[in-house]
Amino acid sequence: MGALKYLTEGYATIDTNFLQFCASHGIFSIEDFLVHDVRMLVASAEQLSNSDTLKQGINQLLSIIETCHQPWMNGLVLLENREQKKHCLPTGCNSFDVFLQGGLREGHVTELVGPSSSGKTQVCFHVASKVAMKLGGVVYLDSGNSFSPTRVKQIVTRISGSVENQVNGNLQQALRNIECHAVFDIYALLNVLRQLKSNLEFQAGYKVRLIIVDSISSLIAPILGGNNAQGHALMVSVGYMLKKLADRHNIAVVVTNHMVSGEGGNLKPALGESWKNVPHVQLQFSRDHATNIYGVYILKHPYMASGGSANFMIP
Ligand SMILES: Nc1ncnc2c1ncn2[C@@H]1O[C@H](COP(=O)(O)OP(=O)(O)OP(=O)(O)O)[C@@H](O)[C@H]1O
Repeated sequence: MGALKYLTEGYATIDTNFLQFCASHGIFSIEDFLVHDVRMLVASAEQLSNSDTLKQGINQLLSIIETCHQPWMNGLVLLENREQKKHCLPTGCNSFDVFLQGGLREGHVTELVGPSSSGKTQVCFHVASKVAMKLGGVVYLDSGNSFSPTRVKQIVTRISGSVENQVNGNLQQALRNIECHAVFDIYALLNVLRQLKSNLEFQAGYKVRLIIVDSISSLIAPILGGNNAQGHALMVSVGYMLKKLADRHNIAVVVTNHMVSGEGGNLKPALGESWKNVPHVQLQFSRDHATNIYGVYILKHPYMASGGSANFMIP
């Protein structure tokens, strides 16, 4: 955190008068503010004619600090949080859901990583269809024109059974609930995520259960490489925004990451070590082309062992 003067542009209540008031108490930065007794500051502001605006400035600073520094939570709170808030969204691929103890967890960023044709997009379609049909809003961020309403129709029709009215109702509900955006570069992605954040915070009744970014690696990989510090910073911003949306709004976020050739020709995730901190869960997909059986292997999970694996079918 830095000098208070840098906050004047973004916050109307942190103006020259407020800076002068702070300076009269030896407060020039957030750090100075933090070591002062807030009650004493408020009492001192109350002696002045512009006490109301000064107190608003103090409240504004407190809320900025709170936003930047989430309170620490003990294990009990975290467990309660996990059990009460973070439900699983089923994908509809049964063995996959059983393996993941219910499906994709709300509040988590889950990364599906795998070579081409390993089932990443198909799993995205399944979970999007299932959630949009029964549970609520889905935001599908499509970087490669892969979103297919026809495929969603197939999946919804299959799940809905044979009663025609029910099929039509479910289909309309599912397609209405899926908001699809084409995003062809990282800047478009950041814009959509900012807009989404603002809608979730300020638009009454706007709720999203699932965000899918297919594929995130095709947006980020081109801006990395060499000493491209700006590319790295953009990647970190995207990761931070996705995690924040997931956590604040209890949304399941799914991103896909393709694979590239690494040392000795072995395949490795296209987004490497520095991206690895972003997803809570990293699942590697494979596919046996002869039998059409898909494989899932845990690369990273907060409470399941890495290396665990299962086979599943995509219906
Ligand atoms: N409508 C469909 N019904 C059944 N299977 C399909 C359908 N469309 C595609 N598939 C199969 O799903 C396989 C997996 O494709 P998918 O698009 O999920 O791969 P991916 O891992 O996302 O690959 P990429 O990284 O190239 O996007 C395809 O090879 C295809 O055989």
